Amino acid sequence: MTNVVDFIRQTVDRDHVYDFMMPQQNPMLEVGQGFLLYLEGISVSFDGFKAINDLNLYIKEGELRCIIGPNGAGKTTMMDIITGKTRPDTGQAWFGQKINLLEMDEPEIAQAGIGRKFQKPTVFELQSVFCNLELAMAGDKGVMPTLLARLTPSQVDRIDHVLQLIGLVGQRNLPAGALSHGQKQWLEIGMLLMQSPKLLLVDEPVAGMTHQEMDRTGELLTNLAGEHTIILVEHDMDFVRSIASEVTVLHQGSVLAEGTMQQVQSNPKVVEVYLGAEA
Ligand SMILES: Nc1ncnc2c1ncn2[C@@H]1O[C@H](COP(=O)(O)OP(=O)(O)OP(=O)(O)O)[C@@H](O)[C@H]1O
Repeated sequence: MTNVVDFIRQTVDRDHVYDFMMPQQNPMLEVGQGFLLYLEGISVSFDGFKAINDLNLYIKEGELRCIIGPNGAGKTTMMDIITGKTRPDTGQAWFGQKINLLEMDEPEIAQAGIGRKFQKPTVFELQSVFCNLELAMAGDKGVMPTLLARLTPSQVDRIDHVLQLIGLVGQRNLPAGALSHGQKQWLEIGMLLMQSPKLLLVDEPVAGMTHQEMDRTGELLTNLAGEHTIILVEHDMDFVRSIASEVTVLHQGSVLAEGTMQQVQSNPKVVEVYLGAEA
């Protein structure tokens, strides 16, 4: 595949610059003084079992919010509702003040500026790190049109900027398959960034990482917060502590507690249902 792509790139005129290669900010996204994400009274049942039960969650622009909770608390289901994969039975879900997430399907929600990173990295192993970012910049416009399109200097700068953010400048031309597990996770975060999402949903990024990789992931996420808003679902409490951000504890589909890690880990209800001996 790599050879074919290289051959096509060398033989085809890549002078055409396609507009679709530049991500656009959704003009509907108005945050004002309010919340970037507003979930209220959300409930969803599966076969009579309430996986999400009258959930309220308010996320401010630029926040890095950690969502913790025991297995089955509803963390994944909550993310599925935000991204349009699961439709709730009741409640409201707004992105900014004007975008009603419950009236949109998954591609529309992604297009509106919500990116999701699943636990397992899914990068194009045979393509270079640079090429993975290039493909991600074009979204779902197709591999071939993207590879045949010529990059403008500002697009190359954007990719180089993301390479710096994710700490993979030295691996720019390596096939993604040659990266370590942690590096693949950073590349996938970089691929999300190429779409310029306002809100990033990140699911357990540090599972399987070395301590050093975990530290760098913490730095990456804290650096991204501010310009981006991040919701991080995480089971690793040491990692959550190291990030020192606002924490929401989910239990039985509802918010059990919110606050700093120090506040929630001294909350007796949280200790009882989740942290237990670990706190
Ligand atoms: N499609 C589905 N059909 C039936 N039950 C479901 C479905 N999706 C989730 N559930 C149930 O809803 C509850 C919440 O699941 P969810 O995966 O959201 O929890 P979680 O907090 O992400 O758990 P974990 O930390 O183990 O990933 C669980 O009891 C789960 O079995």
